[in-house]
Amino acid sequence: MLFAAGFGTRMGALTASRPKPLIEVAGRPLIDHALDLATAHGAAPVVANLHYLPDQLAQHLAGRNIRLSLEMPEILETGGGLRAALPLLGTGPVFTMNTDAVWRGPNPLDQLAGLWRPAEMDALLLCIPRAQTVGHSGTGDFQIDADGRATRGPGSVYSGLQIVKPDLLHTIPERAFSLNRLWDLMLSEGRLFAADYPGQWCDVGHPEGIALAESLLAAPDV
Ligand SMILES: Nc1ccn([C@@H]2O[C@H](COP(=O)(O)OP(=O)(O)OP(=O)(O)O)[C@@H](O)[C@H]2O)c(=O)n1
Ligand SMILES: C[C@](O)(CO)[C@H](O)COP(=O)(O)O
Repeated sequence: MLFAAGFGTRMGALTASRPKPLIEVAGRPLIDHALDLATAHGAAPVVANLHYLPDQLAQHLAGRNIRLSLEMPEILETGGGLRAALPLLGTGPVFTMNTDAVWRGPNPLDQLAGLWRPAEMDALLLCIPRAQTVGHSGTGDFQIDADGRATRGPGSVYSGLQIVKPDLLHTIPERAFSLNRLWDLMLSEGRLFAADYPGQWCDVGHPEGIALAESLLAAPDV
């Protein structure tokens, strides 16, 4: 599930007439960077939710093997958007991925799949140790204990990529809600897990992130 519906307000003028997933980094739209990772992992089917300037995204994605979940007339936030897309995704755990980041290192979906333990986990969030983030000023979102259980607090930064079981979505009464609502239910049961990514990650949610992401991608291997 590629999240692509947001207004991208932090991008300012850059998203006045273009949705954030179509902003280019190193000559390619952000959504293509995300799609490359999903395709390389073999994730299928791929679904993208659309709300802000949906026609531009639909045109860009035409001919690709992607199903579109049109969030109209209301935008649903990430949790509501995932639930609305479930008929297109099928049953079982889902990768969800924000489309405003660039990665350097091993395929992050491969990393998550290798660590996924469905008997214990309702969700497994990929996080970035703060020293490995680029263009991100937060103090971190989750602490990760020795078993991999996550608790909220300063620590690693949520990357926008997870594996999640969709079952608990059906217990939330609102139509529009954040994934944070779902995670809080999992946290209360000790079934929210997280893992640190071994590479680097650049947040491209704001204009400065574009040049930073291009530098990250262009940096020589050490
Ligand atoms: N109602 C929403 C909000 C966000 N997203 C998606 O979730 C990811 C993270 O969104 P975020 O940066 O929090 O919000 P944006 O609307 O994209 O940006 P901004 O915060 O600058 O408004 C993005 O891939 C965005 O398209 C979404 O699908 N639906
Ligand atoms: C939690 C989240 O998916 C992290 O990327 C995102 O910030 C939630 O956005 P929402 O607009 O609160 O659904």
